[in-house]
Amino acid sequence: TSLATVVAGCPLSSCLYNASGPLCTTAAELDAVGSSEAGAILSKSATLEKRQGNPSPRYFETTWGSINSMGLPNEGYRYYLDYAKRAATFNKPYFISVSGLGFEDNVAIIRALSGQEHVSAIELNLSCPNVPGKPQTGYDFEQSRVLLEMIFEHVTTPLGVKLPPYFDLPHFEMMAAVLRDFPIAFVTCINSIGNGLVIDTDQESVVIKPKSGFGGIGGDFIKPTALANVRKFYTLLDKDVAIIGCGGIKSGMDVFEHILCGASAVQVGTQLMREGVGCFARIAAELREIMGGKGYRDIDSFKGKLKTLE
Ligand SMILES: O=C(O)c1[nH]c(=O)[nH]c(=O)c1I
Repeated sequence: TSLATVVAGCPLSSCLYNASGPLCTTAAELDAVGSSEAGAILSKSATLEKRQGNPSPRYFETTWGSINSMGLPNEGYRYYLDYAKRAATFNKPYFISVSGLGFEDNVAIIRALSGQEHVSAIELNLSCPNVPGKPQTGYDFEQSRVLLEMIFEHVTTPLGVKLPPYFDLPHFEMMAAVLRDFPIAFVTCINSIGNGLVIDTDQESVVIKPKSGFGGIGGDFIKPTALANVRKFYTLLDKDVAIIGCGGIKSGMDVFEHILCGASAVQVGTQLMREGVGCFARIAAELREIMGGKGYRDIDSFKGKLKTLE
């Protein structure tokens, strides 16, 4: 069951939902996503136990996007499992993001979530860049394989992975070679670009407290990298693996670009944080307008059909 079957068949807006992270940590925030035009609800990445995360200020908005070093603040996975029955009242898929602090934690959480009613899919986060002292699993191909081997011994619920951005073509091949060996339902590309730096020139200082100001970058500047990652994994993986686009989406045209690259659905992060859950209805309407203008009746008419210059 690829995510496309989980999400497909719903109205167009179902292909647009929230990225894990912004405005999806508490039941109230998840309710707001559920009550909006978002086509699904995705939780904040969950750990075994509740976490406070890094000291504030840990999120900063710029004109072009955002920088964050949240440090995985969340209510603990049981909270998001308990929420599942409430999520079901919104008649849309409910996904739980998992980012255990170690392989054992990831396995324990996924064993507890697997097969649970009203949990439509699990998004295994291989790319949290902000837990001090913890390297991103997604940048260690062998460790990624080891973790996925452990996970797939226990999981029945559709499971996908949230990947960090890759920049070197052999790295795409190496990660695709790992992913091909597992029945993953989807791949979400990309997480924030890790460890950027934003400066306040009046104060001549960084703008977030954790990690000497280093944090994950989201927004306008990461769209070209997000599109490239969506395109690469779309071309490298079987077509029954849905690619979920994330990165730099704030308009219907941005969604159009991600779908042209091969995305079956897209997630909104930084723009959701800026605009609130009203962004889903706006962006979905803009996409419908663009599709109408181009004569496309549905997403499959142009999904993955990005042309190269012959
Ligand atoms: O700092 C965070 O909580 C965080 N921040 C990000 O930008 N991506 C992630 O996957 C996570 I788990």
